Amino acid sequence: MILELDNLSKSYGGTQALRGLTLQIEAGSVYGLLGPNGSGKTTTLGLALGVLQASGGAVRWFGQPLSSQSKRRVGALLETPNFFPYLSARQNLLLAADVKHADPASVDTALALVNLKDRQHDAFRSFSLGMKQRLALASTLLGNPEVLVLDEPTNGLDPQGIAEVRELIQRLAAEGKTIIIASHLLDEIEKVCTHVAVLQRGELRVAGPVSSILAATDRVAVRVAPDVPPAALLQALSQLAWVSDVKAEPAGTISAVLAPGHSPADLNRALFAQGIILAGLELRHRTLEAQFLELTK
Ligand SMILES: Nc1ncnc2c1ncn2[C@@H]1O[C@H](COP(=O)(O)OP(=O)(O)OP(=O)(O)O)[C@@H](O)[C@H]1O
Repeated sequence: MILELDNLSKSYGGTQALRGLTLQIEAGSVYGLLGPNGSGKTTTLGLALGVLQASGGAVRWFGQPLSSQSKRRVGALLETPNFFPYLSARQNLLLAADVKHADPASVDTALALVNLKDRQHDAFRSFSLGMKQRLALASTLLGNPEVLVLDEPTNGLDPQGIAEVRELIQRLAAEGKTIIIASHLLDEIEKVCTHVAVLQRGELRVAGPVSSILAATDRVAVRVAPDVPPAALLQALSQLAWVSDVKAEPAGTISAVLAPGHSPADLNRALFAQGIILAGLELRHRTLEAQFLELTK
């Protein structure tokens, strides 16, 4: 277990920002903290990293309370670092390594990982926003930490910059790093994360593998040929115990939810066995966005 949050709470004066959050993050996962503005994501990361003092609960990194030893195993990007505009990328990272007491040799590894080796001698001020953010990510990689904690890593970037940073996160995850990302971008969480915890007003709404959270709400839409009455299809669907929430839609289409463990192919087979031949079958992958809006409405 990389990180355990146990009944973690935080109040700022009268504002209760986090209410009893319990979460476990396993090695090798890319864990997304997802929630609307003010839901407590940054507070959670601040508490986990010991930047903020909890009002209650416990934080354990690698099974132990946070210590200077465990801090060295975690690279964090909570706010944009202040790089010197006239110094090169390399010089900036060497300074950052010095401040962190990280091995200066890790500067080369970090530059290579974020694909900035070719531009390492250029001044920071000449960088695009995407490159600046990649350099910020490089600074979290100094000392080769096994865990990265990133707060809104693509904030303020254009689509090109977002793609660069996203691709980098995927590459780092493939290298075996555990990555914890706070984001309000559903699309980002869905694309890069293996796990997600949804926060709302400081409370955990749901947590688990992205695939299972999404799969639970996929719908299957089926359509019969014009010469088959839709009522026959409705009747056949109602006889299948693993099919629920059957809804008639326009143009003779009927959609339903399949119980876990049942695939669209199972549905096709079961309907065929009842003499119903489908003219169309479509799996509607429910986006995390739809799921999120439903959870937090
Ligand atoms: N230093 C502070 N003083 C007082 N209230 C605070 C402070 N920091 C955060 N809060 C409040 O705590 C709650 C959670 O804030 P937090 O920044 O953790 O949320 P967030 O999910 O990260 O939001 P955002 O996406 O806007 O950064 C909000 O109601 C916020 O106003």
